[in-house]
Amino acid sequence: MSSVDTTEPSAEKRRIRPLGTGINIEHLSKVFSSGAMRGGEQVKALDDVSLKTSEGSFLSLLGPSGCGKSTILRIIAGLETASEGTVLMNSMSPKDLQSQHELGIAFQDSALLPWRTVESNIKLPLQVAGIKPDQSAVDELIDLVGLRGFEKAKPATLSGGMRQRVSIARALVVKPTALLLDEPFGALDDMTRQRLNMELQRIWTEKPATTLMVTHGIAEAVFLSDVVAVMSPRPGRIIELVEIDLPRPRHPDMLRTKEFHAIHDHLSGLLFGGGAGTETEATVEPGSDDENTAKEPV
Ligand SMILES: Nc1ncnc2c1ncn2[C@@H]1O[C@H](COP(=O)(O)OP(=O)(O)OP(=O)(O)O)[C@@H](O)[C@H]1O
Repeated sequence: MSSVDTTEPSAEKRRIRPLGTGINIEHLSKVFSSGAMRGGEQVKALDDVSLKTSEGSFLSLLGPSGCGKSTILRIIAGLETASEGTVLMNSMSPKDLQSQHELGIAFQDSALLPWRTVESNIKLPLQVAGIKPDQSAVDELIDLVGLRGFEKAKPATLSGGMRQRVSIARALVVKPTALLLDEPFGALDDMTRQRLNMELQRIWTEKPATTLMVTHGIAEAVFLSDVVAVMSPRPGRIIELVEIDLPRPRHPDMLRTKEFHAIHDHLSGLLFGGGAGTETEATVEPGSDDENTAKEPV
């Protein structure tokens, strides 16, 4: 485990591409203005966030509820605009990522089209992009996310976990070079979540898309990531970038090693106090998602 200098390029152990070739966020701020109905109130969600990773690396954003994690993701996805600063992923703007079909996105809410079958939902991004679906690639994805036999099922007949697996497959169908995951496994049971984390790691290792994942799970973030960015309470800033230098591929056994526990403890300290992130302590409410992250399995 080591902290990453956010500004100076450095050769990473596993990936030699320089910082900034993957995610490249510079001085990003976001102010939301509520409507005149509420007196034109302003909410500063992000304040001068800068963050760089190398192309093909996996970064997780961890932070208290409301610190702006999803806002960063939504700006990269082109769903929100920055108030100040710039955002690039693989040297592409949000607009270029979309127009060149380089982006895969999965949200916690699977947002499937209810009238389409599993297979048809997975194919949707290809159809929207005007790309002829490769049936064997779609079949492979269906196997990968464990939905063989449910290809013709409609979302309403699936469990929440199964719907989420469709959503992951749909994010991957364009073979994205940039992947945005917003708590993709947050609603899943622990067993499924662990299995999908293993599968995600395998897919990502085979074709390492530059990835940004928003999560409340410390263990999940450590297990999957090259770098974990810990954020302060609103307005969100980066408290620390923690490099996860555990060897790959990672196995569930690793969760019991002292190296894993050391990183987990460090991140818990940043989030819940007792470390550099003491200021976050007051914002973590008992029983909240954030408090529960320390006990959450991968
Ligand atoms: N469209 C919007 N209009 C006004 N305020 C917004 C809007 N979207 C987000 N916010 C506010 O910006 C802040 C950051 O929200 P965001 O969803 O990015 O946080 P988060 O860290 O992802 O939270 P959580 O972990 O609970 O999902 C919050 O205070 C939120 O209320």
